Amino acid sequence: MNPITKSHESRQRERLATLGASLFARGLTTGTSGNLSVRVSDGWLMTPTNVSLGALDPERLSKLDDNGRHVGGDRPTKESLLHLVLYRQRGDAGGVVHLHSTYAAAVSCMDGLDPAECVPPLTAYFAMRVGRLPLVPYHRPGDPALATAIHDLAARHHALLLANHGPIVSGTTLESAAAAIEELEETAKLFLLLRGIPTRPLSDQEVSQLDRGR
Ligand SMILES: O=C(CO)COP(=O)(O)O
Ligand SMILES: [Zn+2]
Repeated sequence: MNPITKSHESRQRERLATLGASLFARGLTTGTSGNLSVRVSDGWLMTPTNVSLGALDPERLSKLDDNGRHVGGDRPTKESLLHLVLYRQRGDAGGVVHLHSTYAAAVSCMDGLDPAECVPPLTAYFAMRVGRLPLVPYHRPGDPALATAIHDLAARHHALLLANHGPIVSGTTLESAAAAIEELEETAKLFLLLRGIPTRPLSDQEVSQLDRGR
């Protein structure tokens, strides 16, 4: 590997570990739940399976090549296929974050949600960073069928809510994926706080006037 590629990859390793620690410290992930990945020049770095995002060792992150084969580090997250589908369906994706964050996970367990838009656009930042949030039918964690289930949706949405599980979000960078999933978590919290209270989500016209992705 040439030195420029190497130093780029080292930085990505640090960014992934730093983000994991920050998410863990703020209670957005607990135990060994959740996983992160970032694009590098010759593949992807992913969090290993069954590790705390709060204690990632940059040197032990899983490396996958451009074909999605595990070529270095510890065994990758059991959701690696899910991450790969998001990258393949969204050409500009540079990072993916999956969490079991409490409020989004709570919403993912609710009955009677609209599967096309399971959290309404309550605030401008939700509409800007997350957009329309579809609900993906329940599959067990790591089920390869989950990757098939999100295939078509992932072409149209960078944020998805997995039923009885949690959110997964891609972004052009790891940090933009994190900003979007944090906004999703906060809006899931508002959605639950506002249950039973007459609420006015943003209108289609108000949403259309927003600068998406900013
Ligand atoms: O969130 C998880 C499964 O959905 C965590 O699994 P991994 O430890 O394999 O990343
Ligand atoms: Zn999970």
